[in-house]
Amino acid sequence: MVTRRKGLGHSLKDILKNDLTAEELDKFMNGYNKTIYIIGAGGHGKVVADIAKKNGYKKIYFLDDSTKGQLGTYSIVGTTDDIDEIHQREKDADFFIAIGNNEIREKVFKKLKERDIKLPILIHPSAVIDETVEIGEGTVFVANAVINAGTKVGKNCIINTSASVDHDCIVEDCVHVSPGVHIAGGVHIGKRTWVGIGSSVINNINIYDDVIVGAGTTIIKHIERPGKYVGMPLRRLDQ
Ligand SMILES: CC(=O)SCCNC(=O)CCNC(=O)[C@H](O)C(C)(C)COP(=O)(O)OP(=O)(O)OC[C@H]1O[C@@H](n2cnc3c(N)ncnc32)[C@H](O)[C@@H]1OP(=O)(O)O
Repeated sequence: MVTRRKGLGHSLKDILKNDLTAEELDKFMNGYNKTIYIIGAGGHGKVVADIAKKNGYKKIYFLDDSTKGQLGTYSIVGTTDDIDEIHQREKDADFFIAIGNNEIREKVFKKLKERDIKLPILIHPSAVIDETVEIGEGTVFVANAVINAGTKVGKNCIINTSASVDHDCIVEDCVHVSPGVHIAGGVHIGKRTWVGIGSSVINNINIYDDVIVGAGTTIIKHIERPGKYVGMPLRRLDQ
């Protein structure tokens, strides 16, 4: 875990006012010349590219194992088999995984970590993240995400559009909190869990690893086993 850092959405005015710490200034300046290879040229990839751009990345390329050519204005320049060559060639380039599926995202994350590649944290400038929040590498906060005091968000997570994670929560690695989800205080979300769009979780709930919470579900009890859960009262689909 690293302590929360600001996104690179600072302005020249901030620099001239001397409003940035040395560390922030360094990140800002580095970001301005940096290249990022985004793995996963799908819809989420487009969203991540926009955030990377807003975080100051100048050169943005995609890698994808099944799609070639272009993603909008961005070039898809290779596959995950090219990671080693790119890493050797461009030591300063960053990699970021923009794959919605938690298991596949975790697999690619492990591949990068086996090569000792450190991933950045991407934060949309409109996200509101308390300064006490701890964030793991490779995690993205999409527009209007709100994360409150004392929360820890693990590595390789997606905190999607307008999702809120309130105070003192623990979000483990490789979790996806979908758009419009609201998670109350003191909630624990296990590894690789996917909280579906528009769901709510009341305070002090534990949700196990590898859980899928269906769209629009309200969770009022602990979920103690992996599986797909929907409805009110909550039922498990895959048993
Ligand atoms: C930026 C982005 O796009 S991020 C992506 C956001 N997307 C999401 O959050 C999608 C979340 N996915 C869902 O909610 C899915 O419906 C899942 C994963 C829960 C279930 O998908 P499947 O396994 O394909 O289930 P399937 O569609 O076959 O439905 C099985 C049963 O569950 C019911 N069901 C499925 N989802 C839900 C739900 N969210 N709430 C209530 N009931 C549901 C179905 O009506 C069906 O009921 P029946 O057996 O009585 O007819």
